[in-house]
Amino acid sequence: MELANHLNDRLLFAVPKKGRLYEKCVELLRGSDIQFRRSSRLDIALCTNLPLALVFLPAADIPTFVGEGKCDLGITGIDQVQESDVDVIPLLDLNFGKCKLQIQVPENGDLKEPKQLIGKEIVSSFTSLTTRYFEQLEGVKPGEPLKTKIKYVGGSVEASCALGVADAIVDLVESGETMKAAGLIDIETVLSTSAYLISSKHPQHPELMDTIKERIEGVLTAQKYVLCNYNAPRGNLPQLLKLTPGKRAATVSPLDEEDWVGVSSMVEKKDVGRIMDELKKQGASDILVFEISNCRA
Ligand SMILES: Nc1ncnc2c1ncn2[C@@H]1O[C@H](COP(=O)(O)OP(=O)(O)OP(=O)(O)O)[C@@H](O)[C@H]1O
Ligand SMILES: O=P(O)(O)OC[C@H]1O[C@H](OP(=O)(O)OP(=O)(O)O)[C@H](O)[C@@H]1O
Repeated sequence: MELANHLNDRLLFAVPKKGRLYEKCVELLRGSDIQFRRSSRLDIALCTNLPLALVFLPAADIPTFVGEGKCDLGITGIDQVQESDVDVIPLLDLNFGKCKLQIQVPENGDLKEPKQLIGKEIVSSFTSLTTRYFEQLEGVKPGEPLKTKIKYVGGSVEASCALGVADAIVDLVESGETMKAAGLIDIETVLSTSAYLISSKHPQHPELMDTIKERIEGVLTAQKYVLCNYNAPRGNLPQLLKLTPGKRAATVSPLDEEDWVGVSSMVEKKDVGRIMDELKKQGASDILVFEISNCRA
């Protein structure tokens, strides 16, 4: 009861309570300076520095809570959003929780392509997405009866073929280790997914929601870029700035040495090795690269 009173006027932000997305979500919240202490027995944590409360929920339930407007914001896989078929706004691709929802069959069996599964038994935790896929494959209208039988299980889906309850499964694959260990191979990708920041279509706290979105965007940008500083003769700038154009533009400052400049520019982390090699070849020296801990673009 006391906690319920504390929730008044707070933006509710739904995040996965456990599982594959949990650690990354907490890291993202910490990086966004959303401060909270989660008590082990409670699935609600009041934020200590913003009028916000985190609601820890199963990843699969988050689209419903956000879609019904109970929570203004949520983080979950876009697979869960499409499975729930709710009306939410996907605000940001968070670049983690990347995997594929795939049709898998026993590696030593006769089933080689999806069409052979028509009329067979399929087990999945994603029965809506699987149904929509087979409706298309069978050429029937949404909601019309299917020849294919689709059954729900909540976890350990990969065991279904070995246990004789399914001819094929539709399950998530990242490294492929689970699929391989279960003696399965994939024959089709139904969906590629990653974690998203999602919002309600009718948020109760739109201003704070925008602030949170900007903070998270800042953390994502900081993760993607590094800051590259170097010195160079002014005459080499045209070639050098092609390599380091910056996000908006590079900062070029005069050095206390005639005809030399210092350049500061954000570059994508994934390219930094190649860019440093090229900068050196084009006459740059004293090249330094710094991690960005946070930013607001
Ligand atoms: N192997 C994986 N690699 C990357 N992302 C994944 C993986 N498995 C699941 N996900 C993502 O995480 C979401 C939640 O899946 P997860 O298996 O963690 O669910 P859960 O049932 O809530 O947790 P648990 O498995 O602990 O019961 C999925 O909908 C998907 O978006
Ligand atoms: O391709 P991989 O890297 O092996 O990952 C795939 C597995 O990860 C997920 O399950 P998880 O391990 O989260 O547990 P669950 O089966 O209880 O959902 C998913 O359901 C697969 O089983």
